[in-house]
Amino acid sequence: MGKFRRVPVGIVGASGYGGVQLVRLLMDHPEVELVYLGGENSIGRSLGDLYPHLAHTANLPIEAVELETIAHRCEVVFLSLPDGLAWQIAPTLLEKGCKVLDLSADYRFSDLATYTNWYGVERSDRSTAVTAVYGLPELYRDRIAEAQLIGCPGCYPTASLLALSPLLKQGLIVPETAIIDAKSGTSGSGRQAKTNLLLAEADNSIAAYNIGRHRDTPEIEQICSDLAGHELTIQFTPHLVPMVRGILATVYATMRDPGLVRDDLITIFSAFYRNSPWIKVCSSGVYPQTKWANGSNLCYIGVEVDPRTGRVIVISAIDNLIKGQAGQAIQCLNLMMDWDETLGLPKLGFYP
Ligand SMILES: NC(=O)C1=CN([C@@H]2O[C@H](COP(=O)(O)OP(=O)(O)OC[C@H]3O[C@@H](n4cnc5c(N)ncnc54)[C@H](OP(=O)(O)O)[C@@H]3O)[C@@H](O)[C@H]2O)C=CC1
Ligand SMILES: CC(=O)N[C@@H](CCC(=O)OP(=O)(O)O)C(=O)O
Repeated sequence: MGKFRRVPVGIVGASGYGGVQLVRLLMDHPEVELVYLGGENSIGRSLGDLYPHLAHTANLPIEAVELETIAHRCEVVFLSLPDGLAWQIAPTLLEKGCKVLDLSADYRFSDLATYTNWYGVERSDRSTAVTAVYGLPELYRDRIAEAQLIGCPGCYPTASLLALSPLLKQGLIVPETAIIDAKSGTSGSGRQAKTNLLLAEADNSIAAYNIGRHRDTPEIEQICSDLAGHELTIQFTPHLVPMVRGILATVYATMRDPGLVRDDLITIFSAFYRNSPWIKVCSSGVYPQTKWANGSNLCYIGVEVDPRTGRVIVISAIDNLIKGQAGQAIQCLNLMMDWDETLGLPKLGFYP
């Protein structure tokens, strides 16, 4: 009888929101075993100490980030760290034979000058960065399957790009007219204490922020330019809304052919995503809500046309911590390991 072996996996940044989603999801994944959790301020504490609801089931200790130890124990390493740290760690882990999935922005850019402009960090890992693949499986499935290093997309870029991609790829819109209006729950900002995330500040209020200068803008523009075949600038406005999880992105663009109707576009979107198990294109006249996606790896997409303005309006809803972060990273791992793309991932959340 063959001996079943689970793939040993580690998480650096396990104490944060991304890390704890990964723990939760990987514990249920049939092909992997969690063997290392790393952090900084939480070194020496157990996961159950940081998250008491996990104490009975995943009570591993948080250890120091010792690359030799990590590579010795793990075949796969998830990096769930603030921007600017992964590039100092990933090259060594890769050299030592690990597959690396980075949840930060460090490996999302094909041009490091763009990263340096927006994130203010000079890099010395160019030879590693060029090997990274952007981890949006619905667009780059084949490349992800061959990669050793994945730059997992941001949560806003995931929701925005899944709404825009069919329109750009099929040449259905005037690309320069695209506007993304996106709303996020507060968990998008991570577990660090911040004044604007206090209940008294964030509750009963909605506000836009970083208009015209949010750091996810160049990431969205990079992929949109790739799809359109020429350099694009995109208007992107994020909002903080008083909920814990979820992103709703509403995308507007002028159609090249004003004669297209809603059902034409739904047919096109459904065809574009026909082999994408995590995308659900809504029926005619149905617009998604974040509550539908919360707790699952699904992205729901609704499509509408306004014949008065000649614009298409696409609404996408995801869980920022699952399809927008940890779930998508595991979806990429499934592809890298030649496992089913849906393996170990939550197919439905709880409702309401
Ligand atoms: N939250 C979201 O919705 C999304 C976040 N992302 C990205 O994912 C990454 C993680 O985000 P999130 O989980 O929200 O962040 P959190 O702030 O919740 O967690 C950050 C983690 O990084 C660890 N860390 C910080 N500095 C170091 C260091 N020097 N060495 C080792 N560990 C360190 C912290 O460990 P300790 O507590 O031990 O110091 C903590 O575990 C970020 O790059 C973010 O932009 C991407 C998509 C969505
Ligand atoms: C609500 C909130 O603060 N959201 C975060 C989301 C961005 C994020 O997590 O960055 P990536 O998605 O690029 O990784 C922010 O705007 O900074």
